[in-house]
Amino acid sequence: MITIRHLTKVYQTKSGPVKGVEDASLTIKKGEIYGIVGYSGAGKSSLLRCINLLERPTSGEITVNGINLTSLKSEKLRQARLKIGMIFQHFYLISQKTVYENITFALEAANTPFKHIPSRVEELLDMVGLSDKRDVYPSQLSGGQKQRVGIARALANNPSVLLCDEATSALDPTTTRSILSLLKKINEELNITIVLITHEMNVVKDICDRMAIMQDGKIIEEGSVYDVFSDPQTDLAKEFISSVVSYDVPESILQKCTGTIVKVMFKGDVASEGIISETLKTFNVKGNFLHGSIEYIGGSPLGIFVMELSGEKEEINEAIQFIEHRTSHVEVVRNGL
Ligand SMILES: Nc1ncnc2c1ncn2[C@@H]1O[C@H](COP(=O)(O)OP(=O)(O)OP(=O)(O)O)[C@@H](O)[C@H]1O
Repeated sequence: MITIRHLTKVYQTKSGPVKGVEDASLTIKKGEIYGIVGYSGAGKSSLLRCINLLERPTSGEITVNGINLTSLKSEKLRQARLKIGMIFQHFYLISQKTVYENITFALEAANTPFKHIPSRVEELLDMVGLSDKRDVYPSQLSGGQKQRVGIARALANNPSVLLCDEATSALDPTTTRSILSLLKKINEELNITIVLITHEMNVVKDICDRMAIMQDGKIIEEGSVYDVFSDPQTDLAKEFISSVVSYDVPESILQKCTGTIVKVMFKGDVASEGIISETLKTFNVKGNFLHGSIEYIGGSPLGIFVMELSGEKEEINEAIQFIEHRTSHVEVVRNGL
């Protein structure tokens, strides 16, 4: 478990102090994949780098697996850091060393007995699917393969936490998916807690359990990925989510309609078609589907349908209440003309 309490990071620069993180508090549970999103400069990297004290917080406390890292010095801090692996957007492999040697380097740095190194490297290469590349140099690898080496190196010393700093931002969509699957596999098979920062909501949607949104150094929204996606509280969360889940009805569609326009959200395994057809049978209203989408977030469906309801006002209101009762989320986008 990772606990961040009232973390503030201020950089001292020639032109004065710059705030990277301001009073951030978070609890990340053991074994979960936690995503931190925000625009450039929001403070994501600063926060992530404070978790392993790559950046020392100006104030606040970081506890990883019960150890207060902020209170540790030199050797004890070094030992604790070995249990926190990290991967980066630009991989940071040593170009003069082969894949095998890059991974060996991490084991040597942790004073692993020499006799244990070859078998451990082979095990790591197998885990990341690069056994056939053991003797090649980083320049001979694709971006995705380089990140696999980065992952193997980060896992070398059996960490309990893996920090991912924009780990897929330099990769194409297909390679991104394969790296995300590998991270998910590592999380599930090795029970490693993963904290990742990204500006891509699809990454969060595909593999994270919970998430935080940062703005101006502060955490402005936090919760399960499903809850944030289905019920965003802040304008920024709505903006990020709109890149994945469409909440808006195109104006061109609205202009053609004269009935009452409603947006219905179906969360989880609610039988959306059943509810709509039951509504249309029960009330004397006509329903016209304008727009619909179902996204799977963390494996659970989130459906959004926009409908035009036509008929007597009273009947429409009752139909809306009927749907509201069964879905708990109906929004009247526009009343009938
Ligand atoms: N080493 C540093 N020295 C001075 N200021 C810094 C340093 N690192 C970050 N900052 C500042 O702290 C703020 C937060 O930056 P940070 O890199 O943490 O944000 P971010 O959300 O990770 O952005 P990006 O996605 O662009 O990396 C910014 O104003 C940035 O300029």
